[in-house]
Amino acid sequence: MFNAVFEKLFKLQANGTNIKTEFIAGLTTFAAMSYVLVVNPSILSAGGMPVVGLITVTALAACLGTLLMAFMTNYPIAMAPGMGLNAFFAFTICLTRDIHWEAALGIVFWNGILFLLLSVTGVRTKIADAIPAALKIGVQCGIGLFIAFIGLKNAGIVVDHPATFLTIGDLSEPATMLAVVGILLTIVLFIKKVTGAILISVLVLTLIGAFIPTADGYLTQHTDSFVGMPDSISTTFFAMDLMYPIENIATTWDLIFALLFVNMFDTIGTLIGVSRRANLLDKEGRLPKIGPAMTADAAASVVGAALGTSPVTSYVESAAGVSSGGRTGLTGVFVALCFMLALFFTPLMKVIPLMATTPALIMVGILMMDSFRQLDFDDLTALATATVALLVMPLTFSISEGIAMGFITYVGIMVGTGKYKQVTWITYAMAAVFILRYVLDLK
Ligand SMILES: Nc1ncnc2[nH]cnc12
Repeated sequence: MFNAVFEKLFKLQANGTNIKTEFIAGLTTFAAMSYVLVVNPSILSAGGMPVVGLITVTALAACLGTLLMAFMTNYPIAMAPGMGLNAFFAFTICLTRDIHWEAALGIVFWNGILFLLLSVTGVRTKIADAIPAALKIGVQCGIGLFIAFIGLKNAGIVVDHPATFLTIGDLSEPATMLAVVGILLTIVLFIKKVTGAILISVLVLTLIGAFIPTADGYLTQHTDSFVGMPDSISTTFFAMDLMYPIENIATTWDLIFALLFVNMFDTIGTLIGVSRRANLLDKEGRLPKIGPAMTADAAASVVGAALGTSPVTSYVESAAGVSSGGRTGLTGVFVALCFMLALFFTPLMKVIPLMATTPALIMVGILMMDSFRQLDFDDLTALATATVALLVMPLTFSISEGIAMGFITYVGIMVGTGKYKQVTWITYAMAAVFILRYVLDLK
C-alpha cells in the first residue's frame, strides 16, 4: 500500500530509486545535518535569545522547511536554519547593531517576504540561469570545500592562528584523533560501497566517544535517559516584532538587503551544487524546478521567523543523502521525520559530539569535488572563474562571497579579452550589483 502511495507522490521508479534507498538517504542527510540541533541554539542564544526551546524551534523549522521542499519540488533537498545566516542574525543584527532578538526576527520575516516575491515573480530563476557553466562547477566544488572546512573546524583539525590565519590543530587530542580515524573509516566504507557509510561512521564515532574521558566527563556525554518530551517554544513562537523594521527602515534596510543577498545566493549555490551531484540538471545545465525550489526555500524562512529562528535555507549537507542514492522528495520526508523523532530524543541529541559529524562533512566535500573534472582545463576563462569561486567560499566562510567573486572574475575576463558580446545583460547586471556591494561595503 505504502509502495503505491509513495510511487504516486514521488515517482520513485522514474527517478531510478526505491523506498529503501530513499530511507537510507534520508537518515544519511539527517545524520550529516543533525549538528544544527546543537549548533543553531548555541549561536542564536549568543545573540540574546532565550536558549530553552531553541532545539524544538530548530527541529520544527527544519521539518516544515524540508516538507515544503519535498512536496513542492520532489527534490531530495533538506532545509534548516543556515549556518552563517544564524551568525549574521546573532552577531551582526543582535550584538553589533544592538537590535533586540524579537525585532531581529521581524527583519528575518521581511527578508523572507521579499525573497518570496522575487521567487514567485521568477526574477530569481532568471538570476540562477545567468550563472555561467564554469561558475556552476566552481560553486559545486567550492561548496564541497566549504562544508569540508566546517567539518575540519568542528573537529579541531584546523584551528586559527594569529600569523597564518589557519594551522593544523592538536591531533594528539583524543576527539580530534577520533575524527581523523572516522574520516578514514568513512572513505574506506565508501570505497567498499557499504550502504549508509556516512551514517554508520557517525554512530560508530558517537559510541566510541562514550569511552573517551575528557576534562568534564566523556566525549559522548553519558546520560540517564535518552528520551524526553521536547521543550516548549512559547517564548519565541510569533514573538517577531513585525513593525520594528518598518518603523526603523533607515537603520534596518541594509540589514534586510544583506540578509536577502546572502540567503538568495546561499540558496542558488546550494540548489545548483546539490542537484548537479544528483544529476537533476537538464541538458543546458539548468535545474528544471528551480522556481518552486526557491519559493519553498523563501517560504521556509517566513515560517522559521514565525517559529523563532534565523533564515531557513536549503542545506548543502543534502549532498550526503544524494551520494547514498536519494533522488526524490521522499528522502526529505524521511529527513523531516527524523527531525520530529529527534525532538523526543532531545537528551540523546545533546550527547552526539560535534566531531562525530566531521567525517560526514569531509566525505561530502570529497564527493562534491569530483565534478571539477567536467571543467574544460584548456579554457583559462573557465578554469579561472571556477577556481576563484572554489577558493573564496571556504576562505571567506561564505557561499555568497564565492559566487560574487566568481561572477566578477568571469565578467572581468570576458570584457578584458574582448569577448564582451558573449555575456548576457543579466550577467553584467549581477556583476555590477556585486561590485557595488563591495565598493559600498554593504556586508
Ligand atoms: N548557510 C548554509 N547554506 C547551505 N548549506 C548549509 N549548511 C549549513 N549552513 C548552510
